[in-house]
Amino acid sequence: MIEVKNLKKSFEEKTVLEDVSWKMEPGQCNLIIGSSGSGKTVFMKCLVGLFRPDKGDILYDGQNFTQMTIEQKKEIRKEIGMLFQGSALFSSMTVEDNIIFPLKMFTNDSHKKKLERVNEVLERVNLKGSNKKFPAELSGGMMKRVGIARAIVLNPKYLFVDEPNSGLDPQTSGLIDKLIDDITKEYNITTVINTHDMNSVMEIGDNIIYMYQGRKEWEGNKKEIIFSKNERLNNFIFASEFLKDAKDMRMLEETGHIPNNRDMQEIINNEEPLIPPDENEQV
Ligand SMILES: Nc1ncnc2c1ncn2[C@@H]1O[C@H](COP(=O)(O)OP(=O)(O)OP(=O)(O)O)[C@@H](O)[C@H]1O
Repeated sequence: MIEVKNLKKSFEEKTVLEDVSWKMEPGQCNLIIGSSGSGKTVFMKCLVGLFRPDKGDILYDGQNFTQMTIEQKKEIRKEIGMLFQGSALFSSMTVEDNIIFPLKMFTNDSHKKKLERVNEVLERVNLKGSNKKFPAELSGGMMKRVGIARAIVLNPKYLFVDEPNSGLDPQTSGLIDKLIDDITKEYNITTVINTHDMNSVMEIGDNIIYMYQGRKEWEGNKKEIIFSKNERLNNFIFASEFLKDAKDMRMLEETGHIPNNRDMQEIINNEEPLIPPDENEQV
């Protein structure tokens, strides 16, 4: 578990995080959402030690990260897997060399043992046999999966993922989300994901915070978000008519009725026709 208490971070005069507290549970996908500039990245960077907070505590399974020495922080970092935007693979290295890299940095295992581990994680992300391929030979989804394999090769207790679906089509995004969710549950990892993808929110949001101007505005899970009465959150997440309809459909599924009395027939009647009418056609 990672627990954050009253976190504050400023850059000179500008406060970008104010009084943020949150518990991120193991075996769960903990999602950070919010509009551009709301502080999601700065928050994540504070968690992994790339920024030093001005105030507040960050506890990794009860150990206070903010008060640790550099040596102690290094020990925690060994237990952290990271997957950043664009997968950040070394383009001049094969898939195998990319994944073996953290093992070389942090373990003294024999080469044979390291290779066995590489093959294990490659199999877990359904890329068995891709060892000798270079990143340029892979699709965006495959690159993400190599990035996931590398992030979990050291058996992390904590996994940080920044925008896992950027640049991917919706179907591939769904597969990547499912893979991250499965791995999180299988290995009981505390996974923290920074995302703009509303599908991810609805599918894998076990624990979600909505950031607004550097503060935690709302907290809940993928079911609770549908019933939230927080106006800022609703304006953010259900910005389009399509998403409002999707929300109402989900409410109907969950409760059998829609509290705001919107008529489902009205939603269906207002749907755009799949095939636009032919201009010359006589109606
Ligand atoms: N190194 C820095 N120095 C000064 N200001 C910074 C720095 N990093 C971020 N900021 C500011 O902190 C605020 C929050 O930025 P942050 O990158 O966390 O937003 P975000 O929610 O991740 O946005 P996006 O969704 O676009 O990635 C912004 O106003 C940004 O300009």
